[in-house]
Amino acid sequence: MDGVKKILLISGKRKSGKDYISSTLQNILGDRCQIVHISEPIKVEWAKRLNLNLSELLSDGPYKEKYRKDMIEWSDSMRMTDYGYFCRTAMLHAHAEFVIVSDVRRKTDIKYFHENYGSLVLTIRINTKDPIRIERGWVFTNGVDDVPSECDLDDYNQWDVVLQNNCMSDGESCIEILKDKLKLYI
Ligand SMILES: Nc1ncnc2c1ncn2[C@@H]1O[C@H](COP(=O)(O)OP(=O)(O)OP(=O)(O)O)[C@@H](O)[C@H]1O
Repeated sequence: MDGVKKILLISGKRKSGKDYISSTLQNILGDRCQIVHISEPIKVEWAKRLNLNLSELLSDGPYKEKYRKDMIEWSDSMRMTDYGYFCRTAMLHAHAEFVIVSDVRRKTDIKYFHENYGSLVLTIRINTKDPIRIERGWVFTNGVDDVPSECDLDDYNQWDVVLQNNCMSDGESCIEILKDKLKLYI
C-alpha cells in the first residue's frame, strides 16, 4: 500500500463507460496503474458457492447479468454488518501508484475510502445520456436499475470530477481531464 499515490473511485450508471475509461487510462499508465473491482470478491464468493465459472462471471457477458440480481441481494446482506467488507477485500492486493476502483456504487463505498485513504482519494462520476447507454446495450431491468446498487450515488454531489461520456471524442476528453488531474503525480 506504501507506493499508492492516488486512488481513483469511478462511478456511473450501467453502460456509462466505467470499464472503458478505466482500461483506457490503465493502458496509458501501464504498470504504474492497477484496476480493482469491488465486485470481484463478491463474484469469487458467488462462483465458489454455486460452482460457477469465475472468469465468465468476471467478464462483461450475459453470465454476469444472469446472476447480477442475486449477487446484489447477497452482497447487500453482507454490507449490513460490515459496509467496508468488499472494499477492504478488493484493496488487499492494491500496490500500484495509481489504483482505479472501477465500480464504486454506494455512498458507503466512498465513506470507506475517505475514512481509510483520505487525501489519496479522487472521486469521479461518469455521466452518459440514456439513449447512448441503450445503444451500448443497456436494457432497463427491474431489481437491477431501480435498487441502491445502481441508484445510491445518483444524488451524491461531492464528486471531485464529473465527466460526460456520450461518444468517442467525449471518451478522449475524459482521459485528458483525468490526465490533467493526475499531472502532479505522473
Ligand atoms: N467513449 C466511448 N467511445 C466508444 N465506446 C465506448 C465509449 N464509452 C463506452 N464505450 C463502449 O460502451 C460499452 C459499455 O461501456 P462499459 O462496459 O465501459 O460500461 P460500464 O459502465 O462499465 O457498464 P456496466 O456497469 O454494465 O459494467 C462498451 O462496449 C464500451 O466499449
